[in-house]
Amino acid sequence: MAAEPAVSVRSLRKVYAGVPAVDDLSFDIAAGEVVALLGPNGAGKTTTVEILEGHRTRDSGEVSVLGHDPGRGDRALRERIGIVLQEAGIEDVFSVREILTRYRSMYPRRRDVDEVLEVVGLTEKADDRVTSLSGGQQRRVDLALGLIGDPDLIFLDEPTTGFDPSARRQAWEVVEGLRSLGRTILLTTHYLDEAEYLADRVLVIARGRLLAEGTAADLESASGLRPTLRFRLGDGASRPPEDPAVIGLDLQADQSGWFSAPSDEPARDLHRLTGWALDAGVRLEGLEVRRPTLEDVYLDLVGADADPSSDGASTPEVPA
Ligand SMILES: Nc1ncnc2c1ncn2[C@@H]1O[C@H](COP(=O)(O)OP(=O)(O)OP(=O)(O)O)[C@@H](O)[C@H]1O
Repeated sequence: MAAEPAVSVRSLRKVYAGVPAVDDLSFDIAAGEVVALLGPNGAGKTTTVEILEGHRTRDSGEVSVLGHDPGRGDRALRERIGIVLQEAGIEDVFSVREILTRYRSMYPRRRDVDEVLEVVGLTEKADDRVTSLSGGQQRRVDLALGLIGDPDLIFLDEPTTGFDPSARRQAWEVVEGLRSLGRTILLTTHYLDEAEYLADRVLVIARGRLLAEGTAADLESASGLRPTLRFRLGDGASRPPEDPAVIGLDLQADQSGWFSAPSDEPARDLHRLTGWALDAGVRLEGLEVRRPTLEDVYLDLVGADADPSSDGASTPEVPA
């Protein structure tokens, strides 16, 4: 028998002033899974997550979180979930260690303060006031607060916004560590590389509805987006292969001298292209096969949803 999902959402709906923020949304998250909830500003991510956390009511639909209905406000559920908010609003008189110790006392199951400090890379800052920390360091405190009660299910709301690149990588390692401990994680992020790196599965929502779900690879193959071959001509050569039909590529040139072509069979097309270049005595610079990234797939999905006639030229930050 399949294990009960950690999170189950069926036909969830939430309406504000007659406008649905979440509209007939259904999905499951298996125990131990890391899932990223993606969508443009105003898509309904926060509304959905806060309903799962028990911080907002729903208008209709069924929601089960670790076997509880979050709408009932069960303490037993609150103790098993960890919430990492964008802005936790921590009182400014406390040091990092003090605030962690205070939060820790609220949970029946607890992680060691020094261990959590180590995990989030704040050991050196343990005795500093939270307000004296940089923005990125304060986000690490938020992360630490989400872990201190040793939760089974962790909600991470844009966990690395404001982090420098190395802090982001450290935060990713923290999430990987939680995954290896079997924790279930629901993550919202606008960084598509973060979702691709961390999540087993992504859910893409827009205007409160589910546009797509699956692994990054599933979404990529369902998107119909094709890999692209890309190169420049070396030795000052600026002319494309004389006869594109010979190598069977639909080559396009951009203003910086890059040539690109979609390719359904990159190995074959690379062979043809490099064969042509060797025969013609032309060097191919920066030659690469670029597979569509999760970001490409996301922009395609969200762009198509925003405007059915568009070709996907949208951005993640456009309000829905
Ligand atoms: N308390 C509220 N009262 C009225 N409307 C709300 C409220 N909260 C959210 N909304 C509306 O519901 C929609 C979804 O908002 P939500 O905050 O869930 O989006 P989001 O996907 O989290 O966006 P972002 O990426 O910008 O954080 C938006 O149109 C928003 O204006």
